[in-house]
Amino acid sequence: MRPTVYMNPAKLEPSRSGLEMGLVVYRLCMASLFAFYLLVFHVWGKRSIGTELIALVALYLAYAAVWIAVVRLPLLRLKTRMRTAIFLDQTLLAFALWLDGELIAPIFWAPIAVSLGCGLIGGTFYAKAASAYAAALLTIAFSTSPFWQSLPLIAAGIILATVLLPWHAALLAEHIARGRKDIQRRAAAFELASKTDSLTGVLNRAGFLAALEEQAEKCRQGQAAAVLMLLDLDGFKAVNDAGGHAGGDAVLRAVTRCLQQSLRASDKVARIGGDEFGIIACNISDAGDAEWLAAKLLQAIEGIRVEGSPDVRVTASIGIHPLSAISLDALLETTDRLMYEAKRAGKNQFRSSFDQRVSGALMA
Ligand SMILES: Nc1nc2c(ncn2[C@@H]2O[C@H](COP(=O)(O)OP(=O)(O)OP(=O)(O)O)[C@@H](O)[C@H]2O)c(=O)[nH]1
Repeated sequence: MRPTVYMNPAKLEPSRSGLEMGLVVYRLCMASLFAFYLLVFHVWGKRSIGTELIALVALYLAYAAVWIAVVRLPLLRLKTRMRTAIFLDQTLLAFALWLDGELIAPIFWAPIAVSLGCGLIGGTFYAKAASAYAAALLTIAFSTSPFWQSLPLIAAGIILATVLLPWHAALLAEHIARGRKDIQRRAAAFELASKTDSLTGVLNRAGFLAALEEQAEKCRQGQAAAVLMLLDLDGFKAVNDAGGHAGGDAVLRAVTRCLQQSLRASDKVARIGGDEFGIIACNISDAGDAEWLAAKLLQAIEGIRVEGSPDVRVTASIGIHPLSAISLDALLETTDRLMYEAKRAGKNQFRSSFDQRVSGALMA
């Protein structure tokens, strides 16, 4: 199904009720102005106005006034309101043009305005439907009215304008909407690429910092507890030297897969530097759980076997810090320091700031 395109290029989601109410008031104002025009014409123009036309204008004014309540309450569903308004507007206008072409000719553009208004409120479908309906009615009205029969080219021009202008506006609006969608899609793809590590497919540093900020905010609001882990591979330079850069890349990808498989889907994994990974482990609030998870990760990484390089062994050092009220910079700095403490203490271990406890041993 094709998406509805609104004929308002300035806004993605225009306030339909606001637009509809605006057009309802506009209809009432125009109808009142037209009634005044007839009065002026009658008094100064010394031209008699037929009772049918007076009745028709009174009917239109009543409809315009009642429609304010219909829209404000609202008494009908939008679809029904749209269809009823199109029917009443276009029928009454075409009838008026048929009844007294000479008097009504100055507002030959009113059916076009109705179609454009329908497009603004309900989308291009309604603009096209309203203009097609108006053109059909005008064709009947003009071909059966002596006044319009005497002006066949003008009548044909009015009918053409009634169809072509709203359709042209609808096509333009659809074109603009397609262009805007395309720009939004590209912007989303660009944003995703700017936050993704091309080697491993997980978040990069920028993406990780954004995710960390978001999670820290949730923690501040007491919605969730989480811990930050910074994990750096031990002696990765030697892995690179032995297996070449491509071999090193394969290890980085294997570590990423291993971390993803060891963590929950709600947790976040990122490669935030050459051989450094960031992890946000959610729903962890005590030292025991955090340290159990860190030990599990160390064990999983130790078990990694890289295809084509069976001798390669990988270990890592981890710093752990709960996401607390401290600033992100301080959080990252402290966790990084803990990770380097683990390295200095002999690698393949973690250090946690929960209670400044040091773990030098892997989970048994
Ligand atoms: N294959 C590969 N290697 C990388 C990439 N980015 C950084 N490196 C390498 O990763 C290594 C990181 O080394 P360091 O973390 O400084 O040191 P280390 O050998 O891991 O030693 P410790 O961290 O002290 O345990 C360097 O040799 C970098 O050249 C990458 O995208 N792919």
